[in-house]
Amino acid sequence: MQKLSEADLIINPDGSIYHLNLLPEDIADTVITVGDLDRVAEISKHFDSIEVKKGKREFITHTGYLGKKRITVLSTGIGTDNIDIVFNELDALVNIDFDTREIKKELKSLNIIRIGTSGAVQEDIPMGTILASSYGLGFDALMHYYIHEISGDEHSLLDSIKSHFSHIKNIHPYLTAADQSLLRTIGSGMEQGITVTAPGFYAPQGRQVRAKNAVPNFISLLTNFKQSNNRVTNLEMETAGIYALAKTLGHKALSVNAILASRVKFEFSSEPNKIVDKAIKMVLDRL
Ligand SMILES: O=P(O)(O)O[C@H]1O[C@H](CO)[C@@H](O)[C@H]1O
Ligand SMILES: O=c1cc[nH]c(=O)[nH]1
Repeated sequence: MQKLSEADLIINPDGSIYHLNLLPEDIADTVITVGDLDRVAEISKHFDSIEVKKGKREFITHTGYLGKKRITVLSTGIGTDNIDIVFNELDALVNIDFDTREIKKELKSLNIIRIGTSGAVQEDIPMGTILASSYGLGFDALMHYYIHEISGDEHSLLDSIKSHFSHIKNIHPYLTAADQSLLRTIGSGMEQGITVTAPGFYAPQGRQVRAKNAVPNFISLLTNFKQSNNRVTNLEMETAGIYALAKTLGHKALSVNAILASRVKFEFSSEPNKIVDKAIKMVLDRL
């Protein structure tokens, strides 16, 4: 088997992976990702014990036990450019032999759950809702750099989406479904829908402060998309990259969104931490 070069797979002198600063034994088979590095401790404070606390840049990791279940919680920072780093490095930690630099014969599949914040684009989804993303729809460019296979169902939904947004120049969306077993278990009873992953927080999510938006009525375009039971429910900045890269690398992923904003009612929560706590407790209870 071909050895990965020192420039392709960068291992630090202490044997840890380049950005995450983690050793293969530092991560559990269940990984919770969060954008905000302060949220890592908000989750690990529920653990019965913590065995690993490491970090570098925005990538903070705590691994510990909740009862008998070993769980890693890891911050990604904001955006799918960071998801590229985190998911390739998490996969390398479990599926590449760091001594030989070769891909292992037996590949491991991680269960990865994002707990993040988000804004809703449907009137009947109020602030405080906890929503599981049935699909991640990427308006960013990450997956245009990977060979990414999609199913017939994903194809037909993506075709309808492309035609709905066809008049917006330079948008080439990609779409991936949530892992169905995680959606059925952890996402059970939660609001569900298509999550749009934007390559920014302001104009790419239809916000206008001082710089003028090139895409008028972006939020109503999202609100009005419909294909059978599928509709766009919310906007954030990582889910599509997580779903697509997880699937490409053979991992299972679910994105759970704490809805802090209603973009159709022009509201933002005054108690965001309470909503995030609710999402954390719901996920930990179901693991
Ligand atoms: O709260 P997190 O997990 O960071 O998620 C959301 O919040 C950030 C923007 O404020 C983006 O990362 C978006 O995806
Ligand atoms: O509106 C929102 C709220 C949280 N995070 C986002 O990316 N958008």
